[in-house]
Amino acid sequence: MRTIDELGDVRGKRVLVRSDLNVPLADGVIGDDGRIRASVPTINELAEKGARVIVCAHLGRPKGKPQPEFSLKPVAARLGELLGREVRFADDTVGESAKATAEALADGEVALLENLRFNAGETSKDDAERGAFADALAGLAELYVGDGFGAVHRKHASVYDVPQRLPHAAGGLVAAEVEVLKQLTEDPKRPYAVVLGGAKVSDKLGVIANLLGKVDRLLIGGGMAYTFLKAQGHEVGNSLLQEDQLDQVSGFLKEAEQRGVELVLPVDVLAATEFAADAPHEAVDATAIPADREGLDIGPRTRELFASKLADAATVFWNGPMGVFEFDAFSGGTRAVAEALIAAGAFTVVGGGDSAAAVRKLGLPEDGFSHISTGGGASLEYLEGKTLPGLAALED
Ligand SMILES: Nc1ncnc2c1ncn2[C@@H]1O[C@H](COP(=O)(O)OP(=O)(O)OP(=O)(O)O)[C@@H](O)[C@H]1O
Ligand SMILES: O=C(O)[C@H](O)COP(=O)(O)O
Repeated sequence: MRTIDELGDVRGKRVLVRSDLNVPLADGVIGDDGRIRASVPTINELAEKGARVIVCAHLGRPKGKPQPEFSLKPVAARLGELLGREVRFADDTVGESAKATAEALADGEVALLENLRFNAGETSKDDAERGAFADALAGLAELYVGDGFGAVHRKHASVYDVPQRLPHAAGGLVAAEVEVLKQLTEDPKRPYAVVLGGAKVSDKLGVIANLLGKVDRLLIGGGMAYTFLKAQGHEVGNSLLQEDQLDQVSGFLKEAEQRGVELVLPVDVLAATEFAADAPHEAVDATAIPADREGLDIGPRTRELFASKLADAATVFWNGPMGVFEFDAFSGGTRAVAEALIAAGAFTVVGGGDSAAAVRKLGLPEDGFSHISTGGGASLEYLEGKTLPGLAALED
């Protein structure tokens, strides 16, 4: 992938930068600005080189038409604060406002376009519809920089089609993320452990299938652990369960054994009476979850077990919280895993929007990890060994 330096002199040129500014937002208030902060260096680098920077990004899934609650306007304000320079906001994507804003930019100035997903062409599966939107976006600029790592797994107009229409380069964030993920896939130092959690097994089936051939230890916690416990024949009460994945998960259990991969499941869980922040709960054996209870976090013995499996690891990738960390009473397992990673002194990579947000919410030091990825789905699909459209387009 070409670097920004290889684009030549950018002074006076209009550069379209695709960032991932998809942050949690409620009533106009940004919950976690990690992705905005991660996007700042590339935008600043271009502005300092005298480029006229047009940033574009998506927020949420507004389904192809403007929806005020998904406006990027609050993000423009935060981006401006973090950049320490004014960010002009265009209130459409390729319409009159976008064109006028792009034309009015002086050297070193920055603008942000409205949410790309307000236009159906951005996410369309129809090549012609996506292409038409990409033509219009590309028409705003002379150069393209792909820096939205969190969205590179999407075959969307701004990610995949625009770089085929403009001279392009990878921004520093995309380059750094790929460098780290390469270290995980090409020749990881061993023992190599992966910790998976979060809610949906189905999202992570592909990555588990691929990792079984590569890792020494696979630790499974969070909501997805219950489908594994059930596949082993245990009752899981009202815990999260993906019945339709049981066969595949049973297959993983067998395959792990055949390959000599240590697959580590919770030995105890915090079983609660209901899904609520103040739900009464107690630690119970993972093999004896009462029928009327649901597991909302890994228990104390599991925390110790997981920490012991991570203590001597040389490489660790972690995706997905160990429990419902949004509720304080069920955040202890996630904290314990994060602290074990910080203590391990290994090459540690955190991937996944929720895991990264959990690290910050729990007040843990971000520099305690080797890398915190801005990509959830993107980092998982990279580890699955899939071709990511947004990276392939930059390589051309
Ligand atoms: N035992 C559990 N029961 C129910 N929900 C759980 C449990 N453990 C974790 N969760 C929930 O899983 C959610 C995160 O799952 P997800 O798979 O989306 O994680 P992620 O991969 O880190 O994030 P992202 O998909 O945003 O990148 C959290 O909201 C958390 O509350
Ligand atoms: O949050 C993410 O993982 C990225 O911003 C991509 O968003 P999406 O899953 O809505 O495409």
